[in-house]
Amino acid sequence: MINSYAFAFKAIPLARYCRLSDDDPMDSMGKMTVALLTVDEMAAADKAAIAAGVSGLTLMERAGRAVADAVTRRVRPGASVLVLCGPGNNGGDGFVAARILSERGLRINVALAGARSALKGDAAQMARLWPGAVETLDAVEPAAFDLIVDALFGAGLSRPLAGDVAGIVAAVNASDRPVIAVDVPSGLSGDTGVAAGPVVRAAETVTFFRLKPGHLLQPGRSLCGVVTLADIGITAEMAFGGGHQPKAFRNHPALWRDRWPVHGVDTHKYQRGSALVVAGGLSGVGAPRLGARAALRVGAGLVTIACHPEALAAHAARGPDAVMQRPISDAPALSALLADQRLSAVLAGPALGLDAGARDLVMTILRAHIPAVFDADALTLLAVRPASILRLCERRGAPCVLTPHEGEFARLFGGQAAIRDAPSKLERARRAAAFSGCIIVLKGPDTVIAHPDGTAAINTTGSAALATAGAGDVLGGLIAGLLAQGMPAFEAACAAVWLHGRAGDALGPGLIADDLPEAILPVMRSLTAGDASDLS
Ligand SMILES: NC(=O)C1=CN([C@@H]2O[C@H](COP(=O)(O)OP(=O)(O)OC[C@H]3O[C@@H](n4cnc5c(N)ncnc54)[C@H](O)[C@@H]3O)[C@@H](O)[C@H]2O)[C@H](O)CC1
Ligand SMILES: [K+]
Repeated sequence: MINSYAFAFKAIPLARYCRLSDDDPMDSMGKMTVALLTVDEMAAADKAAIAAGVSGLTLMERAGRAVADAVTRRVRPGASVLVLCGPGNNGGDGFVAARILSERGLRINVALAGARSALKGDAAQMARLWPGAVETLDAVEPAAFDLIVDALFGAGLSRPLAGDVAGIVAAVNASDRPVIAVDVPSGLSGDTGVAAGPVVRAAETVTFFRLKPGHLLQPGRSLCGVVTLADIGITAEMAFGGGHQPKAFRNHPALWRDRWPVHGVDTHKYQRGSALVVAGGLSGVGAPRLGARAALRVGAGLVTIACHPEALAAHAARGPDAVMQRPISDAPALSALLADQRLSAVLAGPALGLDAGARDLVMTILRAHIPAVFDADALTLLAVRPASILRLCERRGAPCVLTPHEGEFARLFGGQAAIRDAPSKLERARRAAAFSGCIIVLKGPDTVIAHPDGTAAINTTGSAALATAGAGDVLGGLIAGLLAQGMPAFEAACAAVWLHGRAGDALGPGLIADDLPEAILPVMRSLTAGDASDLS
């Protein structure tokens, strides 16, 4: 049963919510707009803002106000709201929200984890501004309220929730009342998107300045509900002006649109790139054709399917005519084909087969100095000798993109404990990229694209509708088609994953992979029209 993770991130043009100041190093849709900051990077941004003259109290007041605005959008006047405050600054945000909501006429109860006297710094100051009573966690019943604000723990979470906080979290989740979480749902790691113990299930999460990886990685993405990003006065200049460059991003055209292939008016088809899809025999004709069509649709000038002679007629009969087919009976025949200097990318995998002949074809491609995408059967064959992927791209002298789902990833990298046991999907993909030297596209409802240098993007387009036969073949073809046109491998993989998800979103539930290649076209037009405002 596929878990249907509907990613409820509000499609808000980030520029509106980030409102980067005019002197930001990037334009309002620039790469820094979609940077993801770890808990530590966010704390550093916090410090940089304070050093730039924005006081911690001001940050907390703005954070609390953003939370109050989110609550006000959700409840009717006079509603009752329970604000659960923790012992730190997450709780401080909660006290600010409580005060503002009370001034707006809502009926507010505040319950605090720990003693009020134990509060320190800005949180203590904001608690003093709260005029009402402060109850203990065991004195409140979440089900008695219209809405709950979870301001227990945020970036300071350091261990699984236990004791009375675990008890109140269980009562909150059992109450089925809407929860607005401050920064992150309590119990969730902002870095990994994983909860080591009890965790709040929120309808909405209000976070500040930039998203964290945990807002986009599952199950964090589902636990957060709709993620609202509030501008609390930290600017990109403050956070990044000192030279710190984030390494994680939300996958977005701002990351790769400036590397999108551009072809001059006098371009001929070979200049638009020539991609080869290496397929198997009659057992699988549809899969390589899906990949080939996708490569054509994304702009490759020429796409050829190299298949076993027994499948030639079947391919020729299936069309479209723009896809050529060539028979290859063995590895030497493929070698000869790969020697054609006009070839600019190869896709190996869809319905390639798993026999010795297929293995020889994959080894032949490994030895060729041509950008390559290894998918499906090709990954299974590579996993037979995992050592063959160590520094694979360095040895080939050409970029490789591996597109494993979790099962294929486990077979490829399961023997590497540092990769297998990494703390998050983001780190597993990064470490696999560093190990293999390849671009890793670790697929799933929260696909991660990772570069060997640690740069990574988490994708937010698409849905469970894409968990359908052939969708992976289309993605492989999109990547190969962009590689063939000369797009750098990391950007090509990010763009393909984003397009693939967007096309799936456009087709909606019940989509079939056959419709995906054509569904790419309107999405591409919105990109190349340069109208970024509706892209988010
Ligand atoms: N970074 C920013 O721009 C802003 C952040 N704000 C808010 O501040 C919190 C982070 O606050 P912090 O005090 O560092 O930590 P928490 O409030 O999340 O945690 C409090 C405290 O709790 C202890 N603790 C940790 N784990 C547990 C546990 N499982 N059980 C019990 N106690 C635990 C630990 O000692 C923590 O220090 C951030 O999330 C924002 O909401 C600013 O208000 C706005 C700007
Ligand atoms: K929280």
